[in-house]
Amino acid sequence: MRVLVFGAGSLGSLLGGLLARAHDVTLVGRAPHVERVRADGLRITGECSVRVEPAATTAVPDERFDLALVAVKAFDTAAAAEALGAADLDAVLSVQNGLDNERTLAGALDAPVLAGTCTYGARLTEPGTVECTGRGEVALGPPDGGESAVAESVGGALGGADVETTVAADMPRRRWTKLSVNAGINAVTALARVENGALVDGPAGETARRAARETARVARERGIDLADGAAVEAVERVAAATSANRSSMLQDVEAGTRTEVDAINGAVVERAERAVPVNETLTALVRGWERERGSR
Ligand SMILES: NC(=O)c1ccc[n+]([C@@H]2O[C@H](COP(=O)([O-])OP(=O)(O)OC[C@H]3O[C@@H](n4cnc5c(N)ncnc54)[C@H](O)[C@@H]3O)[C@@H](O)[C@H]2O)c1
Ligand SMILES: CC(C)(CO)[C@@H](O)C(=O)[O-]
Repeated sequence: MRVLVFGAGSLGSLLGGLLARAHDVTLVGRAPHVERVRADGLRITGECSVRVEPAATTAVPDERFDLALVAVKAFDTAAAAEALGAADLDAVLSVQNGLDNERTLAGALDAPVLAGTCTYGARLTEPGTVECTGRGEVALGPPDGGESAVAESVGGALGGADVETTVAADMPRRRWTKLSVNAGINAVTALARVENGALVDGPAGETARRAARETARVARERGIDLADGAAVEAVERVAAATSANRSSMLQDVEAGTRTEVDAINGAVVERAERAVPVNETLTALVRGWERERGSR
């Protein structure tokens, strides 16, 4: 299978590197990472240790690919969709956090777009090297649910490269469950400057649970069967399982870079039929920080 990975940063390099064990992979990213991969190959360290030699470039090749895997931050998805128009794609899979990525990609590209949730942890430690900070799984399927031959084919390709993969017919529920987790964990840990584990039994945990409950309520308003208890259980389970992690949003805040709050808590606020005060507050506070930092 010919795979194009658009957004060869942390997660894109990890998944692209794992896929390169079994497929013809081209990473699209930025210098100096791309230059190092071209010169010395890509090293994966941590929970998965391997060295591979995928192709790497800074621009989408005008070629045909069986799959484009999209792994840019949510705020770069529109630009990614435009850039991917240069290639001839049979399928697109987003493994990003946030709720709007698939719709943005589908609006710009003719290929079928699959939704994906990813619980692998990845961190680019230096150009040419990505650390797998935690094994997880990729769940993928049609964004609106159901089964599809494309999902089965893409799932088979990922599984064939020993990427833990689930082809799922319930991606709407999975996406909203992941959104509940991110709405609960990311902004709270970023603003409190704490690792995920601080939410397990610390005072900030109740804010995380409230944000998750609000998210589940909005999901139900939109016909998704997601109970408050299930959303809270997911936040608590993930916070415990990733207790030593600094969430991606905390890492963004510590780096002084733009966060994905618009696609996470902002997406909940945008879709809510009734007030979601915790998500509204978290969104406003993170946006306020971004504005003062000049990162939005
Ligand atoms: N890192 C993880 O452990 C992890 C886990 C689950 C989900 N995610 C999600 O995956 C997505 C990516 O996260 P990440 O941590 O890999 O972010 P990242 O910033 O490390 O990687 C994104 C990469 O895309 C590149 N990029 C953006 N626009 C580009 C363009 N036009 N051309 C070329 N390169 C471009 C950036 O330079 C960057 O290197 C996010 O939505 C994140 O929430 C990440
Ligand atoms: C699950 C998660 C919150 C763990 O840190 C991750 O999606 C993140 O950091 O964005």
